Amino acid sequence: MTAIHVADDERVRVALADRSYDILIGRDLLAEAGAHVAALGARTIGVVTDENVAAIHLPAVAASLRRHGLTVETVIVPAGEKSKSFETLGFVVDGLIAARVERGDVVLALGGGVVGDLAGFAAAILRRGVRCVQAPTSLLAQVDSSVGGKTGINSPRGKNLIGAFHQPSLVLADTSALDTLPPREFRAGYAEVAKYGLIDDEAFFGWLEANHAEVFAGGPARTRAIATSCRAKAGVVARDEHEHGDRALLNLGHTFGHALEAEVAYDGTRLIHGEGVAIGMAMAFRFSAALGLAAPADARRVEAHLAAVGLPTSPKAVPGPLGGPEALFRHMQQDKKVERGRLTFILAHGVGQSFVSRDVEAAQVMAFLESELA
Ligand SMILES: NC(=O)c1ccc[n+]([C@@H]2O[C@H](COP(=O)([O-])OP(=O)(O)OC[C@H]3O[C@@H](n4cnc5c(N)ncnc54)[C@H](O)[C@@H]3O)[C@@H](O)[C@H]2O)c1
Ligand SMILES: O=C(O)C(=O)C[C@@H](O)[C@H](O)[C@H](O)COP(=O)(O)O
Ligand SMILES: [Zn+2]
Repeated sequence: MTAIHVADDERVRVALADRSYDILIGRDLLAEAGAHVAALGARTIGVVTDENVAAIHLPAVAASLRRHGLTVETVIVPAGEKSKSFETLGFVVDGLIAARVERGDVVLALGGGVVGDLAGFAAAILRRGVRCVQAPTSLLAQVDSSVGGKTGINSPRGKNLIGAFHQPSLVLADTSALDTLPPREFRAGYAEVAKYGLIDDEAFFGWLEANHAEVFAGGPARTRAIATSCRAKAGVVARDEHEHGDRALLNLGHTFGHALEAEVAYDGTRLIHGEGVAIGMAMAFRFSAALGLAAPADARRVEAHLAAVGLPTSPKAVPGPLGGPEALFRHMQQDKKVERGRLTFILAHGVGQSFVSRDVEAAQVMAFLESELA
């Protein structure tokens, strides 16, 4: 039997009774994926990936799986947010069925959050559910999307409106894969890292303010940021898997951010998810300040840190024409946190003091959006 070696590193447990799983974080995990996946007892592995990741990382993963006696079938989709569509979902599911991926087999999502959400959803519905291993290759996917079981695709009317909760059986976060990630994508993923500090961990946010250059450079600070993020998310998901309460905090910045992504029709050249989240988090803090809930200095602190790493903080930073406040408000009304027609916001009393609010009036939202877009 092959010994399973975890490089430097970190193991975070997501505690969900009989659906508990590990997140392994470390260098070179993709090259030893076969050992980890073989331990799950599948025969065929349906690897779903995108064109960019396939060109760089698929050969090593496929070779490792084959070395451990596994049959490898691959489905490759175009890179980018537009692949979170019914059309691409159909292509993926059909590819997995054609490859005879059975109920006892495993779908391996190799890529960023787009592949993770798409392949995870395909696994949730294929033969009424097969297991999924997430092998996240972007920073965003390593700190957020590969963990917690939210899977799905977009509707032209809004982000992630079609999907299912389907927890992975294992997450393999190979930090060396980030060496090939384009800088814009690394920066965008960093927005979700900062999010965990802003939600409820001011000390982590302060650490990021002091150490962001090391996180961007790689090495132990990067691994620490990823592990801290995964621990934070694992804790929330274990408490509230299906988002009846606390899990909504992970949506900090997303009510505004998702509206912007829908407004640009998921055009990844104008705006990518993490950038939308950065703008949305800055907006959430400015909105909190405008409502008298947070000090304006806290909003300025958030903006200053996001700007320091090169992230946008205003909707006016999105290139090209944007619809007005009414258009953004219409998108926000499709948010999954809407209850009885009322918007839910994640607001903050300060850095690390976020909370869920259902007390905001539509008129206050419209006035704020007008000021943001003026
Ligand atoms: N399910 C969740 O809980 C959750 C959480 C956060 C975000 N998301 C979703 O995740 C998506 C965003 O994910 P993302 O930012 O990873 O985008 P992405 O999947 O589009 O990946 C970003 C880009 O980087 C490329 N790439 C990925 N890894 C690479 C690597 N190692 N080397 C070179 N290129 C690489 C991809 O091909 C793509 O072009 C959005 O759809 C968002 O809604 C989901
Ligand atoms: O895991 C969660 O819960 C999150 O909200 C994490 C977010 O970063 C992520 O973008 C998620 O996909 C958004 O969820 P949604 O329910 O608003 O679509
Ligand atoms: Zn997100």
